[in-house]
Amino acid sequence: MNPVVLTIGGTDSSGGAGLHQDMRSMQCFNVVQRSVVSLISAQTQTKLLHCEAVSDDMFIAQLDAAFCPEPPDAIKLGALANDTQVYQLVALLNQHPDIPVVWDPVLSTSAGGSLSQLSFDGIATLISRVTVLTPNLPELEYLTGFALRSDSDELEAAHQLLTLDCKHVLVTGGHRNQASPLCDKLYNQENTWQFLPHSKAARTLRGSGCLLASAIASALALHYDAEDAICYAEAVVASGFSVATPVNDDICHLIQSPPTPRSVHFPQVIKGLGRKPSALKFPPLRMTNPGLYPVVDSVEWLRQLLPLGFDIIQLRIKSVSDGLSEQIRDAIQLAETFSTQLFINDHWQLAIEYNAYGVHLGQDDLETADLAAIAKAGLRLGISTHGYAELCRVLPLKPSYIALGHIFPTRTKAMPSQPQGTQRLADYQRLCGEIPTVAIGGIALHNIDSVVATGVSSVAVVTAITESADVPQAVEALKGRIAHA
Ligand SMILES: Cc1ncc(COP(=O)(O)OP(=O)(O)O)c(N)n1
Ligand SMILES: Cc1nc(C(=O)O)sc1CCOP(=O)(O)O
Ligand SMILES: [Mg+2]
Repeated sequence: MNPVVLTIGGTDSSGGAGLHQDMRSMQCFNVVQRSVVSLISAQTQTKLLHCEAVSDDMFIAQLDAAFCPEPPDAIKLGALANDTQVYQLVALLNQHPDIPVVWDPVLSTSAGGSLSQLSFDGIATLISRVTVLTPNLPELEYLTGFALRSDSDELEAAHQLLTLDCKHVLVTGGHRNQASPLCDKLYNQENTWQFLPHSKAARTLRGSGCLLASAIASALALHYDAEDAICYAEAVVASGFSVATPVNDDICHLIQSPPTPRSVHFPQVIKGLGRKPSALKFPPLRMTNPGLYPVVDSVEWLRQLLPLGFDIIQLRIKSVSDGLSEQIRDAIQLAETFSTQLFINDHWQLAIEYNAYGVHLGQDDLETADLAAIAKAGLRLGISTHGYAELCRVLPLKPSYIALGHIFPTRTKAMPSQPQGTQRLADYQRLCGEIPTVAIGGIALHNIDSVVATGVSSVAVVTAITESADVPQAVEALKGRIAHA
């Protein structure tokens, strides 16, 4: 069944913002749309003429109806007229703590004029139940009372909102000044992410805040994690704007379902507050469709597996022992004798020292490893990803391959992210374009066909080989499934 997304906000008689815009965005995600009208506004594209809140009884009656027969899977909030609406809504939401809520804190309209009469207690009460808050810079200033003069002011203001218990603050960049690039910044307790959209229009035109917030709610309803939901939502909105009908310089109507977003629509993603990665060059794989990719934790395993014939293999030693350096040296020599592309997991300095074929790094390693040194030494680089945000973060690096995980539940490693499944794997695979891809996580004989069908270049496995009763037979069976795809 398609997920249900509820939007709560005001009508805009010009059609350029509010519930109309929300619905246009939600229709791009194939979700069931429900709506609750909080206020009715008479607006032209440039002027707010009149605005009235719906009655308290009407508001609560709509809310009750919108939670019937089952509660929505995600909620997008726009303009709420007054504190009574906030308290009624939060009382209901507190009975459904798992529903993600996105609030685009529209307090005034871009057509000019105030829509909301919320007290600071009302605002704080609502924020405490919000999953993703999407203020632009003026809204962030209003909500926090900060005068935002620098990036560090913005960081401090966003963290002040996080202390009110919302999970993520996405400061949208449509109002950044000329000196600062158009960029949406996501703040949560763990990290900061920057999303650099490809389309300026998608951030600056009237109603674009409504579109983005509704798209994020729709992606959350589809169970994407917050940073992936934002990345995907930005791509869908950018794709929408690429086929939208311009009305004038400020207004552009999404009047049709946009095509599936392509790589050009996805934002560039930077983790942390750093700058864009500088251009590095990693050599390509010698064998670009390497098929079955065993990931093993000892030279003994390499000795057992290499004679069975592999184009690619990985040494993944997680417990550092005395002989680490020798094991890596021996593994590299051994793999060379079989002309197998050996990747060393984690230990990039030793990989450089012994001139390994390649290095495999995780997302956290990207903050500490010297990528320039790896590139300069001529080593190939493989990088792990677990969703849209991480993928868009590493695509500009053009690594030698991109790993896409974890596809199915795995016992081998405790994963902080959720299994991606093969539908998303197919989407990520398309996004990687010419860069070879490796699927990993929970893949075995019973599910490998659905993985191979996505067109990935390689399938990495640990336990499907290491825990099999008959290793050569397991290898042959897995290879057979890849060869016959
Ligand atoms: C092919 C492949 N894909 C993903 C991983 C995971 O790497 P990483 O995120 O660095 O985690 P650890 O393996 O170090 O636990 C991998 N090793 N290989
Ligand atoms: C080491 C590893 N990395 C993953 C990722 O998604 O990054 S999943 C994984 C474990 C793969 O083991 P198995 O084939 O036994 O499920
Ligand atoms: Mg690693």
